[in-house]
Amino acid sequence: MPAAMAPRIANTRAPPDRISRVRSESSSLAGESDQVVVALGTFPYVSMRDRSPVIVARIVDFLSREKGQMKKRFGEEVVSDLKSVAEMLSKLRYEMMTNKPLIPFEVDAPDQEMWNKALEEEAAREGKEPTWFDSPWLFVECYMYRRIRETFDDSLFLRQFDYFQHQKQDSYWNSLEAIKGLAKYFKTSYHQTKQWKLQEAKVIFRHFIELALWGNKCDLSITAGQDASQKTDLLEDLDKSADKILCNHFENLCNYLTQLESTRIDRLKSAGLIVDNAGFELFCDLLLMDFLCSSHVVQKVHFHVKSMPWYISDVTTHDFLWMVDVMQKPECGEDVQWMAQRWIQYLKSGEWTLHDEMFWTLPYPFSEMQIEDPGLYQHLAQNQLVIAKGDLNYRKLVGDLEWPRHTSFTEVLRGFHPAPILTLRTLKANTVAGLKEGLAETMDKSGEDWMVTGNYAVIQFCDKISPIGVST
Ligand SMILES: O=P(O)(O)OC[C@H]1O[C@](O)(CO)[C@@H](O)[C@@H]1O
Ligand SMILES: [Mn+2]
Repeated sequence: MPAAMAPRIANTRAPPDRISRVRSESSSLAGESDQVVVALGTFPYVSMRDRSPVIVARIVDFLSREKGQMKKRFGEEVVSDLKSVAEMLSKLRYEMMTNKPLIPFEVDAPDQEMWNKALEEEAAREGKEPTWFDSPWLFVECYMYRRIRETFDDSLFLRQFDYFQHQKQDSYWNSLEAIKGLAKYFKTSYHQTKQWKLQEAKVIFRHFIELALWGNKCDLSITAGQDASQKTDLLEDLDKSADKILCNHFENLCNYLTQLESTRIDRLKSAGLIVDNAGFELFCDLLLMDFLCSSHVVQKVHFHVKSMPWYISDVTTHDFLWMVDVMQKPECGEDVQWMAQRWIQYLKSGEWTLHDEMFWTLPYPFSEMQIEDPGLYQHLAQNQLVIAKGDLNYRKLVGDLEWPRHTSFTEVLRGFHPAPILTLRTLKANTVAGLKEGLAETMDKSGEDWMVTGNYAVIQFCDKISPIGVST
């Protein structure tokens, strides 16, 4: 694409027409000469201004509330860790709110070098030091979550501590009734059908795809960590939500998978799932992957999870194993327990494996994976299907660029084709591609904030790669 037509990247800058409305405000954190940015503006800007400091402040509050519990768990010495983490978090919040430069990482960690390299590259690209409110949104957000982690990396007792874990676990328990309903649906249809074949079980497959899709509505970062559990029976709502799927490649996906089902290859067929959120969404994702395994479309699933607490609700290895474990509890009911047994078996047999590569918590779009982590790219390329769940993964797929919204999904991937790619994403950020010409403009006229509320979604599929993983 010629440079003049290149899409812009979502940036945290206050939009020019609003800049005059930015005013200085005194704050308990800001000194006399510091500016606290309070203008109205674009979605990335407003999200950084309003949500991000709240996320950091909530961790500080949580730690102070939990001090007693922490002392019981780690002993009296944890108090000095808590104090220094809280101080560093407050400093981080201050840097953010006063638009300071993004400073390098100081604490030794496996990804420290990569992150500092990314900061240097960003500075070189822009020709100036990146700051909180004048940088690509994707970069700054990822940087924030990594900086939060760094405040714990330096501690004695809290290095492994997951400050979002309680929220993720609550989101499972608060969605339990909906989870029970879906487990019952899976079990009943499984027993009725005896053996699932994709074409014959297409309606059931569509349900599991759409459940995994709408399960993505329930993430916690969109509410800065407030309850985002699933209360209603999502199955009942699926048909009503059909017209909210603005681009739906389900039929293309089905055609490809039906062909895959009958293709013989000389190794086990596998799918990679780039996982997003814990709790209800993860439960729906596992139903979908179980369906694909039970219907013999694939024999293996590689789950790619985060190696650190990320965007509040993102799944870590611990969250994954925790959920499968608690599902065995009597209060989860026999259908959920039945699902747990299946999933434990998949994990034990190695049909399901968990991977937590560093790349997922770096700020790079997926088009840069081949350069930044060629090993991971090769690993994904072993699969016959790669599924990217959720909004953040979508933003990384499309480079967080403001594409003309009818640009084809294949084009916006900009060469990221390790295997056929499916994305299931509810829209929570101002970027989308692959819409029918004119649809985005019609939606704009509705007056609804349709790109950022999670009320609309896309199911997009690109099968540029043949079933055996070779480019066609
Ligand atoms: O969990 P998901 O679907 O990736 O959503 C996270 C999204 O929420 C936000 O934090 C706020 O919209 C986005 O930055 C991010 O894309
Ligand atoms: Mn998420």
